[in-house]
Amino acid sequence: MGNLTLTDVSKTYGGAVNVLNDINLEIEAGELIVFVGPSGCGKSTLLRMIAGLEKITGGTLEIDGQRMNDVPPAQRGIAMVFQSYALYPHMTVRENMAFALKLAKKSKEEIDAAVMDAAKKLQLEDYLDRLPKALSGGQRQRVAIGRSIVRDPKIFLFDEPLSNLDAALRVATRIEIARLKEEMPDRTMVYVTHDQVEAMTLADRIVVLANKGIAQVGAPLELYENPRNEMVATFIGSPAMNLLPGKITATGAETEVTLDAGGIARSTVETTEADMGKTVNIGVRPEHLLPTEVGEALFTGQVDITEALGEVTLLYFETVGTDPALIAKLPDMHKHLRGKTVKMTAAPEHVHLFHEGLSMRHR
Ligand SMILES: Nc1ncnc2c1ncn2[C@@H]1O[C@H](COP(=O)(O)OP(=O)(O)OP(=O)(O)O)[C@@H](O)[C@H]1O
Repeated sequence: MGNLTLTDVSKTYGGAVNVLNDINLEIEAGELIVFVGPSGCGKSTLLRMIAGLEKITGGTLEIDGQRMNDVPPAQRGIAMVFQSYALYPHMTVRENMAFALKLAKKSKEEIDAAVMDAAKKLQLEDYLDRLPKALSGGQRQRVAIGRSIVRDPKIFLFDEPLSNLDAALRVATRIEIARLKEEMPDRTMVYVTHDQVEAMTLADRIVVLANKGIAQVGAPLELYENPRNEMVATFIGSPAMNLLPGKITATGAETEVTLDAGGIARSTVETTEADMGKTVNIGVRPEHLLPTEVGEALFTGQVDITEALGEVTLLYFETVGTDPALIAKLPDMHKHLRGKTVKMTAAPEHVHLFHEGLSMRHR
């Protein structure tokens, strides 16, 4: 087990600073849920309330149907892994991992078995007698995770566990976490991150937090393909989805939008006559913008900057006058377009429509 139910959960710090309201969320045992959202939106606060490190000021938190609001952290069946791994420097890896079990007065056999099992899961068997200072950052974070595994919690909470690691270690440790999840399929994991790739690759479902509440919950690709509003559309995906203002000038199975900058967009989002003339933003992901020589264009712009990333090149169209600049992500052969004026288009199935911030969905 390890079901988490949040009902109308809210948080106000010091009776004055309201940071979260009406959080309703059902997390099933065995799910890996990732919280994302702009800085300061309350991701850590929500995680810390689940852990019991922060008081819940409104609503209820249940674990497996039991109200947890006033249950101390140690009795919630939860383990938390932090960004700073905080290992005991004078203890070996084995001692660090065994510490909580020793405090709990478990038998030596039980402790040894739990430590060996965690070390195997995290590929730390060869490092058990080393001190933390003789480990890489990634290995230290694995020891910190190991320390939580030995306690056999129902629920793991991760607060940006990889953010102190360099790029290569981040990838390696992310893959470790994905593997760990496979090995412990019945354990619930709740994970806070700023990293798009971590969110997209690890999550069963992503929870996007914004404006003190939940902006959208869904499987990573569901959020990517059908964002409910402009906030989610521009938050999920990197670089962010491009937005261009315009007005609906033809409705039906294919909607036509005449853009303020003069271009024409066609979208397979279906509209009705009642939508005629509505002010909308069209949204197109950078990877769906394509250069074209003939036909209608969404916009024509000069490529101010190109960033060649190896497999792809990013083109920045700063002269189109939008803020932020429009960005296209094209295969690498397009780096020669720097300084050129290019007509850009997108297939209708990749053109999203947002009316007053909310998405008009592909049907
Ligand atoms: N102890 C506190 N007292 C008052 N306000 C607080 C306290 N802790 C956090 N806050 C405020 O609550 C809001 C949410 O903070 P929180 O750390 O949960 O956000 P976050 O989404 O995790 O941010 P980040 O992505 O930057 O880590 C912020 O505006 C923060 O300033």
